Amino acid sequence: MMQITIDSPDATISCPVNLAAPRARMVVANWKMFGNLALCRESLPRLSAAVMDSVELVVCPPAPYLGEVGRLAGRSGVHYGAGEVASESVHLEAEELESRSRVHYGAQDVAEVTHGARTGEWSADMLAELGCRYAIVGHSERRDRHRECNQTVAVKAAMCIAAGVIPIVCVGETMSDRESGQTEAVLAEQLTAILQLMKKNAMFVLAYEPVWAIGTGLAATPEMAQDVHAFLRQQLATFSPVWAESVTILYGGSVKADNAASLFAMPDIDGGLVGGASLNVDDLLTIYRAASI
Ligand SMILES: O=C(CO)COP(=O)(O)O
Repeated sequence: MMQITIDSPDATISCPVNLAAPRARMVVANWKMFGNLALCRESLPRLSAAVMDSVELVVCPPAPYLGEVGRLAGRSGVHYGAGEVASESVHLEAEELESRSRVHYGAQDVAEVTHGARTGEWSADMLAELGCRYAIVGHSERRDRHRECNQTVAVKAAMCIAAGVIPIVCVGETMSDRESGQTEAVLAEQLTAILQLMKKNAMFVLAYEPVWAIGTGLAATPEMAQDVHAFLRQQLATFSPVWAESVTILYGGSVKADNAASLFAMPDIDGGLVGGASLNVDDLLTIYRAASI
C-alpha cells in the first residue's frame, strides 16, 4: 500500500491508496432530506440480507439517522425482535450475518474544516467515528443552494480523505451548459479543482450527475452517460493512467429500476448514485442487483 500526499489549507495530509485493487462496483442510496426512522428500520435489514461481495451498497441517510443506520448496518437487525423489524434478515443466524459483506453508510455532506464554531455542521473525523465509510461532497443541490464552489468541494474531499472517509465527489453540467456545448469544459473545471488538491492516486469515488437529469425522470441515455464517463476517466488518466482505471465512476440522475441495467452495462459506468428510487426498498434492490451484471 503506497502513501499519497494532499496539500490542504489546514495541513499536509498523507493517505493510503491501494492501486492494486480493481475498481469497485457500487450503488449509493442518497435519501436526501427524506425518510424517517421507520424507513431505516424497514430497509437496512432487507438491504443487509441482499448485499453481495461483488457490489458495494451504501446508504446515505439524513445526518440525524446516521447513528441508527450504522447500528442496523453493523448488526443487520439481530438486535431487534421480529415484531420490531419486518424483515427476512431477523431469521438469519448472527454468524451468517457477520460473514456477509455489510451495507456501508455515509453522509450527504461534510464541513470543510476539522472543527470550529460551525453551527449545524459536522466534520469528517466525526463521520469516521460513527463508522461512515463514505461522504458525498459537491452534490449539485449543495453547489446550487449553498453556493459551494469547486474549491470548497475540493477541500471537503481532502478533509474526508484525511479522516479516512472516502469522498463521493459529484460533478455535472446544467442543461444550459450542455446546450451551449460546454459540458466537457464544465466537468473538466470541476474535476481539476479536486485533482489539484488531491494530486493523484487518492482513493475517491466520482459521481457524474447531470443536473438536468436529477429528479426529472429524464435520465441520460446509456450512450450519453458513457461518453461523459469515458471523458472523466480520460481526465483522471492525465494524472495517472493506472489510477484512472481504479476509480469508481457512478452515474446519477433519474436512475430507476427499469433503466439501471442498461446504464450499468456501459464499460465506464461502475454503478449508480440513486435519489428518489432509493427510498423504495424493492426498487433500490432491483437497481443494486442490476449493478452486478
Ligand atoms: O441527485 C441524485 C442522487 O444524488 C439523483 O436523484 P434522482 O435519482 O432522484 O434523480
